[in-house]
Amino acid sequence: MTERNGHRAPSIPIVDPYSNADVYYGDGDSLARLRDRRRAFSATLQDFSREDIQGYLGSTPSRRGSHDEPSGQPRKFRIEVDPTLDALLKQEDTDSNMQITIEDIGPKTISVGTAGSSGINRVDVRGTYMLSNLLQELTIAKDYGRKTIILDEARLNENPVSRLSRLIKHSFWKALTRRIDGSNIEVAGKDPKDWTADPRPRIYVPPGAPQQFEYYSNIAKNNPELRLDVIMLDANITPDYVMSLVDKPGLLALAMQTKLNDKTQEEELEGVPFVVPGGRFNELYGWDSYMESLGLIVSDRVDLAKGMVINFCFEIKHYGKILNANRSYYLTRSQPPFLTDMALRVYERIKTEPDALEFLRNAVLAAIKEYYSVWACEPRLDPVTGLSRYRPEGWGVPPETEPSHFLHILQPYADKHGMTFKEFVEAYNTRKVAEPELDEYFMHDRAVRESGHDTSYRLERVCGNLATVDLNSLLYKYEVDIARIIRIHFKDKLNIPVEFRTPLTKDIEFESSAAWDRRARKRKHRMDQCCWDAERGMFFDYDTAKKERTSYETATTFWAMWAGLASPQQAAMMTEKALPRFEAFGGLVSGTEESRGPVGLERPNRQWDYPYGWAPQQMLAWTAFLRYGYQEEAERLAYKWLYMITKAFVDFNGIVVEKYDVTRPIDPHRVDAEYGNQGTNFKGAPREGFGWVNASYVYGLEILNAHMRRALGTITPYETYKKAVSAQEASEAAF
Ligand SMILES: OC[C@H]1O[C@H](O[C@H]2O[C@H](CO)[C@@H](O)[C@H](O)[C@H]2O)[C@H](O)[C@@H](O)[C@@H]1O
Ligand SMILES: [Ca+2]
Repeated sequence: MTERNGHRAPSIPIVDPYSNADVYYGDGDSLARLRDRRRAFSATLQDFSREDIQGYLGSTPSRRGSHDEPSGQPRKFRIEVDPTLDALLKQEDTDSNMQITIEDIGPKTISVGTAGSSGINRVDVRGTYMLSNLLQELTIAKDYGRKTIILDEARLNENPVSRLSRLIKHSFWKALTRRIDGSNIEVAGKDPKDWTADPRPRIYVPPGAPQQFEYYSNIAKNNPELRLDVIMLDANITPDYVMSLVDKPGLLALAMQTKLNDKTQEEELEGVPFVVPGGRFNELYGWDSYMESLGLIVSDRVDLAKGMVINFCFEIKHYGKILNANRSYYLTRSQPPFLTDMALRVYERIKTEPDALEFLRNAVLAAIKEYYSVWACEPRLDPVTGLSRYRPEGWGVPPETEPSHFLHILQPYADKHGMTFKEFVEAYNTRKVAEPELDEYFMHDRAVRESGHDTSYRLERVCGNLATVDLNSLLYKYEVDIARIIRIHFKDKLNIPVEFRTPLTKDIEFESSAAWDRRARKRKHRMDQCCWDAERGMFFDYDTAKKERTSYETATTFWAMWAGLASPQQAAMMTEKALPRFEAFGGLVSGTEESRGPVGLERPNRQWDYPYGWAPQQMLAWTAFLRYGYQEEAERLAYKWLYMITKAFVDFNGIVVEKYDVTRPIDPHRVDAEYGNQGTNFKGAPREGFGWVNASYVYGLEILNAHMRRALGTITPYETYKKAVSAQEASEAAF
């Protein structure tokens, strides 16, 4: 006990103010773990035990006033969780959305008791950022069942860049991690998109994984309260079969590994972990996973990135492709392919581990199989140009979209057949009515969804015919990566086991790099012919039906630089001519305003068009500019994107969302297009952010220099930062 202001104050526990919530607010176990760790690290730090906080568990005498805590020491507050939460929300959340933001018009100050005075002396917590951090901390403490807490002031006014990075690395990734097995099926099985009257966990197991079928059947039998439905998938996955599952949507099983059960000393199965995007997307996605991996790797979570590569290999083996996502209704479509780059990045980090080369071998074999059987054959391959298109098979209305999504398209057909909207969808999906025009519409719509860019006026009603810059850049990258992997890691001769061959490549016993180098050269040549426009300094999609280059300006043009397909001259022209057309306040827009055209009631905004910006476009562009030596451009774009995210995080209660309106400086998270914005509807504290935006934040920080990071921490707009740096450089030059 110490004397302070006449009160006998109990000694205050010392905990790193920035420790993870489970340590900071956690149970006795985590406190004990912390104590052990602290002992291991420092003999001089004061020990911390549960008893230390017993003295704080009584009720707070409330007295307004004295602001006389000893200076020079970091301040700590003693706070009763429930009453303070109530008072805070009542006073400061004036628009009642359970968040404290710059749009609330409360007094923006609340007094809390100091820990040193046992809560008797009170000081003010002021301003939106600190008050919203207080709300977040109290919300999390309540989640941990805490009634009273000792809270470091440092946790409330933490540098926002450090706070957001810390949350992403230590909380958000955890909250987004899933594994499909008995321990997790209740969480992983949930599908916020489930449209049926009786949503329940359901798992489809491929016939090639009978062990898993037995495993899940036992779980279902032993845990009837789960209502887990276990179904063996047909060996022959056709569009009609997939449509027949429409009333029984379910998860598709993923890879499992064995682990030793400590108690029974027996081996048992556990799911290989993966990260979900967040919001309504609670499954393993194709290209989201790649983007997330970039962030996971810099967050020292290579294990999760590795897990996702292993799960992709499982998907290719059992479902024939990397799926849009592992739900039954996504069985016929894929997403933009990134497997080779992802595997190489993971390999780079694990190469000293004993199974690293085997990991790379499996990944490259799977990528080769995917290349031949998904992307380089019809219907996706255009035999005339040799370029590829997003063009998945499928049938009917995509059931995972929001009910109103196709209303304007389908209602005229329902009227024509004298049916209600619902009756018509049912009749069309079961082929009781035939509408060839609609078939064509949905073929393109499925292609749009396979492209990941759902939806955009660039792709609507035409996507299945487009040899897009994005897809062909990615396939070029596959070709050069595969060549390089075979040459460098497998002595230029990679044996292809029978299970990795396809009907078209059944006689290929081994692969060598030359054929892949040749393919890459050919693709570059064809893209130069079909997609490159030297006058406009950009690559454009090519319409294989009309046999002409399109004119929609898309940020995917920079993927040609990301993949290394653009020549240095093309890269210079793109930097000079194309970049200014896409660069906005918060980074790159997905497409230009001119290409999108006018929008209004009859022609609503599409989420992958101007003025929206998405994490994948930013991340790929940074790497693209760095690859060709345009460091200043890469840094500037990264800074602008991170500035926008940080500012929204500070002003809007820690918000991190799926996409941003990059032309909107004040509230860029406001996106009304299509299904709105994922990540906005949290209560009190954000728990998971959004997968690829989390990744872009920590990945982007790696690109910025220390000076930029500091400027970001003080929410300095790019122009102000740039002016300051230029002034400093000028004065140094003059000196
Ligand atoms: O349910 C509507 C659509 O939702 C997904 O698309 C969007 O979210 C995905 C996950 O973050 C992302 O990969 C995609 O780029 C987004 O446009 C889904 O992928 C679509 O197939 C689905 O129709
Ligand atoms: Ca509010």
